[in-house]
Amino acid sequence: MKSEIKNLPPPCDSPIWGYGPVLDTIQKAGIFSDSKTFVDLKLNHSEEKILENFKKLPDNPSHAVLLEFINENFCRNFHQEMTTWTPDDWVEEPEYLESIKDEKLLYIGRQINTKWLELSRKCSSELAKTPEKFSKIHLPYGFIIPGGRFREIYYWDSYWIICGLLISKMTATANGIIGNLLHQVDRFGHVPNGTRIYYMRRTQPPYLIPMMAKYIEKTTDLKFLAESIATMERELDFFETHRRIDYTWEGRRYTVFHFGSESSGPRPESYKEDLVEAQENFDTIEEQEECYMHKKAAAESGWDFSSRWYIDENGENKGPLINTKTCYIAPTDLNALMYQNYRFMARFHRMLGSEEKGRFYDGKSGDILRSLNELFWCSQEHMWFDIDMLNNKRRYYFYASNLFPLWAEAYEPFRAFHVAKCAVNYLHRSGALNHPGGIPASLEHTDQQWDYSVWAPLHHFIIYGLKKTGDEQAIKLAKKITKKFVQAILSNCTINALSTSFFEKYDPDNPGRPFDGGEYSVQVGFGWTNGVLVDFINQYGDDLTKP
Ligand SMILES: OC[C@H]1O[C@H](O[C@H]2O[C@H](CO)[C@@H](O)[C@H](O)[C@H]2O)[C@H](O)[C@@H](O)[C@@H]1O
Repeated sequence: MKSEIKNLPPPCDSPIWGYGPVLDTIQKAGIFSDSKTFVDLKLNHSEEKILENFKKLPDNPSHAVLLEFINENFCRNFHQEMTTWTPDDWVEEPEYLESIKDEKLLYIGRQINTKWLELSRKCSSELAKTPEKFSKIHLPYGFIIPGGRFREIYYWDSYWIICGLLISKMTATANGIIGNLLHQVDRFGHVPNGTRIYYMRRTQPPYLIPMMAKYIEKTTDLKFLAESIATMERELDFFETHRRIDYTWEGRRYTVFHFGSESSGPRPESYKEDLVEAQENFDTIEEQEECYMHKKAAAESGWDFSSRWYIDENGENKGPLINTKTCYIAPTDLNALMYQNYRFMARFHRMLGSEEKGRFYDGKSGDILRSLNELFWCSQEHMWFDIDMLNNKRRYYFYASNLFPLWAEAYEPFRAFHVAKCAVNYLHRSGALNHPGGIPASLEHTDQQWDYSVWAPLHHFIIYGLKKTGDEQAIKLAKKITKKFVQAILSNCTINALSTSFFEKYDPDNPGRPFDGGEYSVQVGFGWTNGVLVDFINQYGDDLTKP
């Protein structure tokens, strides 16, 4: 399998935020320590006027000249695009905390509840009236942002945020977030990576349908389901048209999904980083474009960046970062997620009275289950693994995502106890459980943020995946892993401190400490960590702090 670099469009159609001399010059000059700062600014004039003003600058403008240009043509006040907002359904003390006796657990539960307010946003009327002045995509309903530098909705983050909101009885807020995602599918045909136009030509793992499933489980709102079903099908069409391939393994053909991106050029929000790396390492434009494409595909996977996407000259997962070859890897988690999406769609259609459509989606889930059973599952190692489609081999490295099919229940029911035993065994023998701060994304030390780092969403699917098997040993282990993860976070919280920080990711060897690695500094907030903690407190209560 070899990817084709065709004449692709830029990451978005804006000559300021997607491509062109303004973006190129300002980002290359490194005016802002975080490249994302520039592409999040508001325009003071029309795009045409700004391009005209730029033409008037001298050749090779100095930092001072560029700063003056930015001050004249852009606005740094982020509050113009969004306003803070108090969701109507927010309550001071959510019901799920009523049974909590442990002082520290109660304290962090309350802290998180306050964080929902701090992270709540609505698009401003100015953004609605003059969308062409902002990189922010206008959304009809209020939403929750992850926090820190992430001041917009991120697609897959929203799943874990919604898990927390539904437990916090913020059902209307959850409905609004799902409504915003559906709105984007109606407008663009898919959900962009995040609600900024520079994220337009890539998406993130497709969690819209599981979000709907969570919401329906809580509310039985069949009217909302009926109104949304065609849009959810449209999202599946996007993945089937742009991310599905037929792949032959040992003479048999399989349907597989992979991550990708249909654009040329560096990521606008990390322009300098991508450009410097590509130009320093590759001579031809084609090779540089290929490098950008795999990096954008890694961003689409949500695992940006990680040795999970590295393929070196020996077909191993060794770096450096330029070995990122995401599009050539068939990921276990994406394929299991698509399986689950088809299963949910079959169920939704039956709930709405269409047996025929139910059967149609049963057929599709059956195809992916075959790929998961025969291609991704290794019967010697007793585990699922990603597939390197360039070298036609399984990637036998520990990645937390190997366990994802458990959460997606991507196995026949009669195999539940077997896969449970295999998973428990795998977690023990891999060494993944040997870290006081939690299970790392991988055991590789690359200094990328999705290697050797502890993430709440990964814990969430591992724990629920183990529990869903119904196997006693797996259920016990799930509880043990949850306790370790929550206790690590608690160990870094002081009761009655003015405010507690919840991080985007954690250090596996220093319980409760943020993980320091990757392209940007660790962020505080933090949407998915909060959502997962609420879910775990609700699930296990005071048992979480018992030794
Ligand atoms: O700016 C660099 C990258 O930042 C984002 O990725 C990380 O944060 C997201 C929000 O929490 C999260 O969804 C993702 O898994 C993280 O790796 C962004 O999504 C990337 O596209 C961007 O290049």
